[in-house]
Amino acid sequence: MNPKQQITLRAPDDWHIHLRDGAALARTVGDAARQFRRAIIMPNLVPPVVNAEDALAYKTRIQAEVPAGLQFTPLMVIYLTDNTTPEMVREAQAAGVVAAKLYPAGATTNSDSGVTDINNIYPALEAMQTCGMKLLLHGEVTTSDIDIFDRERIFIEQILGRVVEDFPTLKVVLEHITTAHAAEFVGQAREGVAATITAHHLLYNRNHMLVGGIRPHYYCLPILKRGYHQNALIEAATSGSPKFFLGTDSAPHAQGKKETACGCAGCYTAFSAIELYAEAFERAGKLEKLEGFASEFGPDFYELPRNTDTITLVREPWTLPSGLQMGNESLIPLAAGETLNWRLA
Ligand SMILES: NC(=O)N[C@@H](CC(=O)O)C(=O)O
Ligand SMILES: [Zn+2]
Ligand SMILES: [Zn+2]
Repeated sequence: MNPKQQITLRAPDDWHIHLRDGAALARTVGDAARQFRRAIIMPNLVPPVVNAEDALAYKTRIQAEVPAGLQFTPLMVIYLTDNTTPEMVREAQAAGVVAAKLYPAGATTNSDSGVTDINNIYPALEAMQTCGMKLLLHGEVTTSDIDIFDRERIFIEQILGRVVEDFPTLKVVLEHITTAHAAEFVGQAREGVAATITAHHLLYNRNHMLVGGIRPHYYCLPILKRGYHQNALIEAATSGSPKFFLGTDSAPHAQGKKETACGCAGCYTAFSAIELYAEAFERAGKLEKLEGFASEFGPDFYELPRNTDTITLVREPWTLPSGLQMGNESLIPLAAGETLNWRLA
């Protein structure tokens, strides 16, 4: 039987993306808006987006960069710090902010202002639970004695389990999961606990990053794990469970900040996101599960309407550019120069 030549999906959304600010926005917003109708915008700017006012101002800067003729709605998030008050949460919620993000201090790019002890945000979490604001987590512990490959598992054991129990009706998304432990935890957690999965964690494992030379463009946090974990993520994403949905974690770092002695963490996937996911789902023989993951389970979790228009992917092999322009810097997309089977029509 011939493989499918084209697939039509309900239009997808991205439930975790980094757009940055200033000159980067023309690139990042344009790419995101060509791929998705809505996106959850990460607040890890420098300084971070910590309250309603910051979020609304940032939203306006993003909207100004949406290319003419495209529909794109940024869904805003505030960044939790040790000083986030219940009042700030309520104000943000009233201003249309949909979620607050927990970055353990020091866990990842631009997390210096993050939370130093989960107990510091218990009053904020209480307010979030009451007003229905979602909690998004970068789920890694940061203590220096914990191995980088174990940081997600230990975070789940030490912190996430407790938060999910202490706030039984708080809606929680464990972002960009990378391990079998995370997939299992979320799969069997109470209602209202979900996870996003990136395209790169479905397509790659740590061998891709480290065998035959070190490839900085595959370096992101949480770091790629072994193939066993990659397989568990593929299993979760293609299972049809509404607890797992699309979040690219696309994060632009200029070429010079990646290809250097101490390179930044983050992969730029916004340019070809849905095509990368289609590749991963096809390899798993589960293309028919892509629509739920990309276009249905996310809005359902966030209690937003599903998009009503569609996109079409055609089987038309194409080669990703070797580089992109971001302001006056060069940006290397993930899988630069590689060929993808599916192309967004
Ligand atoms: N994923 C990454 O490696 N980097 C993200 C931050 C994050 O999501 O942890 C970034 O902002 O660059
Ligand atoms: Zn993160
Ligand atoms: Zn991220």
